[in-house]
Amino acid sequence: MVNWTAEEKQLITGLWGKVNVAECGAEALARLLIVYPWTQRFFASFGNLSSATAVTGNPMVRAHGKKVLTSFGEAIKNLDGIKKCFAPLSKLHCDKLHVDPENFRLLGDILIVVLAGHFGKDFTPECQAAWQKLVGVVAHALAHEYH
Ligand code: HEM
Repeated sequence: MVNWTAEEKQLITGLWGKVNVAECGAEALARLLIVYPWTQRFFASFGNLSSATAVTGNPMVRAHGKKVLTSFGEAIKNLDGIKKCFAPLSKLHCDKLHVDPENFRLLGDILIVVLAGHFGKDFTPECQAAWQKLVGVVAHALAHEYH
């Protein structure tokens, strides 16, 4: 069971209220596909991923990035029950998609970079620490149903 301080909860929900989910989600998934190109093999059905420009402008990448970041919102609404909340998603990524859990950590770190880029000085070290913990808990929860 993860424990969150009132301060951490405030840092997470306070920033989340200002996040443009469509923009940041699209940017995070695009960066994942560009920075770690082997992740592209999971998205073969998404069409043209042949260059950074193609990835960034790909509407399916944008839509899926939004979907992924929206599900972070579910984690934020359920900070004390993330494992349970993500159990079905963990099963999906494991049994059906066969995504190596290491990739969840990579996406989490990418999201941190995206938030830092968007919020600059407002993304304080304390805020980063709380978000770093969140992306770690999410990655752990998504890996939980692996066997
Ligand atoms: C770390 C946080 C992640 C979250 C919160 C997340 C969340 C989601 C969600 C909500 C869906 C849609 C499920 C549905 O349609 O019912 C999904 C699908 C999918 N995810 Fe993830 N995901 C994450 C990481 C990853 C990573 C790192 C990869 C691969 C490198 C990946 C690959 C996929 C694929 C291939 C699909 C199906 C896409 C499609 O064909 O529509 N996910 N994910």
